[in-house]
Amino acid sequence: TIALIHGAHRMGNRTDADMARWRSLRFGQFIHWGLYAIPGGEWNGKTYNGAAEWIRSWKEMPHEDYDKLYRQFNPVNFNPQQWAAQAKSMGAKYMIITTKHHDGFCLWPSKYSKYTIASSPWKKDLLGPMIEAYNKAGIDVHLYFSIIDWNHPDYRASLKNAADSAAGKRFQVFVKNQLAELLQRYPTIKGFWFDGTWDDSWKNDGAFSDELEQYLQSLHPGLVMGSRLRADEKGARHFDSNGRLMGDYEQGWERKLPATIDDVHGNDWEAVMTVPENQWGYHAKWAGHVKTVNEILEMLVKSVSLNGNFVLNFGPKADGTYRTEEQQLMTGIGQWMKVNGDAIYNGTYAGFEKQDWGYYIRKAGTDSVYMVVFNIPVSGSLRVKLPARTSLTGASVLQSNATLTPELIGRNEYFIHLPNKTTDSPVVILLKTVTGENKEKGSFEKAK
Ligand SMILES: Cc1ccc([C@@H]2N[C@@H](C)[C@@H](O)[C@H]2O)cc1
Repeated sequence: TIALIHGAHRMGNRTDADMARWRSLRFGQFIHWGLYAIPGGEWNGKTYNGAAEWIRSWKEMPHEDYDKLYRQFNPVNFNPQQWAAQAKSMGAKYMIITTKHHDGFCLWPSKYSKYTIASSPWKKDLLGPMIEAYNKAGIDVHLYFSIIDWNHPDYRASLKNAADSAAGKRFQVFVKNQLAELLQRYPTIKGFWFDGTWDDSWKNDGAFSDELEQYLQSLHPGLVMGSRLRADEKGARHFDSNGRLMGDYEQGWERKLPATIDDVHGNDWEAVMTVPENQWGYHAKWAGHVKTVNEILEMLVKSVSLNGNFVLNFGPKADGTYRTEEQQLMTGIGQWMKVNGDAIYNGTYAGFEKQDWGYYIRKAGTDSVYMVVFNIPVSGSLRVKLPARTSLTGASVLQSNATLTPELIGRNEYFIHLPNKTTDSPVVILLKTVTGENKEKGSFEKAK
């Protein structure tokens, strides 16, 4: 291995209570909200085909026009209690809010910048009421913070000369001040979700990102921060130059999921997902495929089955309301989660051989294994192949509690026959198992 000072400081996952809590929550809500919701992907009668929150980089959007938008930001229909209630009914257990996206506009009245909500017609802090409402609803809040800041005069993508280096140093002080300010103002938040850390100016100062992470942990012990913040002293990101994960969980799964358990290398990880193909901030015209409730449920279930968290993104409008499609998704997902959330919360990788009908999820630290069925075979029989020394002592349909009688078809192998071959939403079966050397034979092994 390479001698590193600013590489990973820990082998393996965090085992403390704050990280165990993050791991148990499994399902989060991302919210991208800011000035970009005002144009909503359109400007001067033209439609921007990129991600709405990147419209400032579009050639049809003059920077000075974008930078004046704050004078119109006035979310008169903002209702954080309603946002929190909808998130709760969807079954989200944590929320990540954009405090400041790449454009540099702050949703809180930062004392380190003029480019904040305090300069808008709304004037008032947006983060405080959100955090209070979500915490009251029993939902943890994490803060998205972009290091890239297109508004700040000292931001440099790369440091080419002494003047750049001086500006870069001033910018690092600004970043440190804003993050400390956010922790001081919002002590109940549970973590930072960093973004915009790919430019050379950041990548080439692994020492600063390492010291920053340690500084934030010292201010707020237990803070959860993903792998996107840090670089090591050789410019490696997410994984250091020895291939070890930096930060508390792998944060690279953006709009994509691991295929199998081998893709996550035993690390904690989180996937963040958009509803359309690639829109985080509000875009008036969603082009292309918009994911359905069942598609999103499959991503959530697959993530949990592979020991990860899944975060679904929402992009509220400039007035503070959600678009209809997003409201309908929250309702539809919530209906399934209300009945089947037990299979998601505290869910972990079960260690059973993957079958085509769907995914296994083990309730952390127990012998309860859920089967979440998305693809019912034409036979209606679901194959279950148990690991050696594990046997089945019970099976039931989670929603109805109806008992199932698995058919022993081989050594440690069963068919579970579903009462109905058709369903319009995923079916969850709860398996009770026992594992061990001198275990009692499983209940169904005497069936012969
Ligand atoms: C190339 C690229 C840069 C930044 C992003 C940002 N990360 C997401 C979480 C959004 O904030 C998006 O703007 C996405 C793709």
